[in-house]
Amino acid sequence: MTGTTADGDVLLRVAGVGKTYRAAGRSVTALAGVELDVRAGEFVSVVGPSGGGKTTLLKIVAGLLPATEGQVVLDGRPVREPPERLGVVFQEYGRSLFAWKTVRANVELPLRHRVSDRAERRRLVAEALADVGLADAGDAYPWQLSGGMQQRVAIARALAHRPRLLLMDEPFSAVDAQTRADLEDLLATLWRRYGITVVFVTHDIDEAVYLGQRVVVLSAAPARVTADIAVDLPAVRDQLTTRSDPRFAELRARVYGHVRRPPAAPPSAEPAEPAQPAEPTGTTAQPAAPTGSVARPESAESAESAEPRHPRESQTP
Ligand SMILES: Nc1ncnc2c1ncn2[C@@H]1O[C@H](COP(=O)(O)OP(=O)(O)OP(=O)(O)O)[C@@H](O)[C@H]1O
Repeated sequence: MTGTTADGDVLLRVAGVGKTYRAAGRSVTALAGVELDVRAGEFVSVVGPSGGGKTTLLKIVAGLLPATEGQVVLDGRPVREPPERLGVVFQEYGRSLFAWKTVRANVELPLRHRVSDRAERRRLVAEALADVGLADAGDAYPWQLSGGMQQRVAIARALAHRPRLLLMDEPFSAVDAQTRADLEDLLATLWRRYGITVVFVTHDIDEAVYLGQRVVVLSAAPARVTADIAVDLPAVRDQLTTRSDPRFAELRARVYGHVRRPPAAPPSAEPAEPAQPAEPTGTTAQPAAPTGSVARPESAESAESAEPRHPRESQTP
């Protein structure tokens, strides 16, 4: 069952999720009251300062880590373990692929307990490898491939069982710029082709805007959502045209302005100023605050959400 709101079908609901790590008499609160709804078929980018809790959030959504408060609901069911129709791609492709298994065997692995028919499994693997441009690489071993090709294998593996939700944690941050651009475009194509829902964590604000339909900004730890910005760029994007669109520059400046905000006063303090776009001096999310700071509940959030979602779509041609 999929929950329905005025905004459409909500596939993923993150409701008041908090996480405190406790070990050896020390505790670290990574997340505090994270609220996030993702509609079926959406592509949502998540940015925030380093150490802010993005990976923690993805692990909780993936059912790999329990929340200490709140809950995650996927397709109407509370997530308590890795859900069936979930794909995950992490940054460290080198560690996520088995070096002693062929590319084909790596992609087939998660299908083994899902698809009993061997011929069907083979078909799905071949299709997934073709989708990522590696139709001829099935017999190779991961260590024989470039970093970008290995990450394509990881994407093929995550998509082979046709997940409803794909979680990606800085998947392209370890490859060179040209490979990264190619992988971004590959992902955008596959997202459109298969109508998957994607939650994409990145440090790179340009990448977040280029790929996302929304960019969600998390504060420094303990993280909460401080802005949710609709990306009203044309649906089909390309590296040159989109990145030179003045609207792209405005959006990245706006996201950057939220990421670099200093830690806020506690919620009982004066209401915060409405979001002001800041001049970008770089496009990588850097630590904005010492950990342990209290994030502002944010008038920025309401300021952003008050804007029309897709202004261009409502314009008369
Ligand atoms: N297993 C753990 N035990 C204790 N503390 C942890 C653990 N994992 C993460 N943390 C802490 O939780 C906070 C959030 O970490 P997390 O890795 O989720 O942030 P992040 O935003 O993904 O960071 P980065 O952008 O650098 O990858 C950090 O202070 C981190 O040190």
